[in-house]
Amino acid sequence: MNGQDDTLQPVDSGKRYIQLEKQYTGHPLLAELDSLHRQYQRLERRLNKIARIGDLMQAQIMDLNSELDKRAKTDPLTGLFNRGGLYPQMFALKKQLELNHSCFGVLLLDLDYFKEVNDQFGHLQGDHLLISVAAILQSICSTQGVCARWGGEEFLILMPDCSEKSLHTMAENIMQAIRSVPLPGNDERYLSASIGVYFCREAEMIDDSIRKADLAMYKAKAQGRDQLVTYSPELGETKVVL
Ligand SMILES: Nc1nc2c(ncn2[C@@H]2O[C@H](COP(=O)(O)OP(=O)(O)OP(=O)(O)O)[C@@H](O)[C@H]2O)c(=O)[nH]1
Repeated sequence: MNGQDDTLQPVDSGKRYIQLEKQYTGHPLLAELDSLHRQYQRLERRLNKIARIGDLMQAQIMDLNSELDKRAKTDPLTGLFNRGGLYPQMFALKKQLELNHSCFGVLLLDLDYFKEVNDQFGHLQGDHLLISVAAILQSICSTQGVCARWGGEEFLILMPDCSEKSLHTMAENIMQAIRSVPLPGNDERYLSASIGVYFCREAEMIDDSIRKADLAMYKAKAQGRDQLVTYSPELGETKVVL
């Protein structure tokens, strides 16, 4: 011992170890120190390995979580949002509307006589038609709005920051596109939909707006289907009978 501060540092520094080894050559504790040093290095390697595995597992858990989250919010058949996925979008939209006092539109679309389509052509063909409708909605609306599968053969489109005119044009485009989807078979029959349109000018609960679009959609069904109806206050007072 030479009176310097010989406190042994954690032996993770090879340089420090070599320095101590030189200083204490021949010391009886050196062999023990050497063996401890090797053990320490082994433990350090194992620890690093465990840390790497831990990082990997954490990344996998995060991937799984985001996959689960996506699945919980997405309709597996069409890839559109399901109701669970739509609610956060509605919440964000509501905030945006409150801030900007902007208008927004709601379209509620229900395919016509879809039970007959299923009965006649089978559920699998019905599924293909639902996928085609979802693709139409995505291509027409998704850059400006949010599309969701609201129920079995029912779809909801929310359009923030749109004009009444552009909402109607969009609804018309959707109607036309759906009318061009052929039903299976060779008899030139096509799909059709009834669409309820509601344009919201002032702050309102989005749930209320959807209810109004729903009333308009039922009116479209009652009037013969394959058409769009715009919500008017009288619709709230009359009972629509299908
Ligand atoms: N293929 C398929 N069919 C579905 C799915 N979800 C709901 N449906 C069907 O959609 C049909 C809806 O039938 P209804 O509610 O009677 O309505 P509709 O026959 O379209 O009649 P209207 O709406 O009055 O024009 C039912 O036969 C459901 O089984 C689905 O994921 N795939």
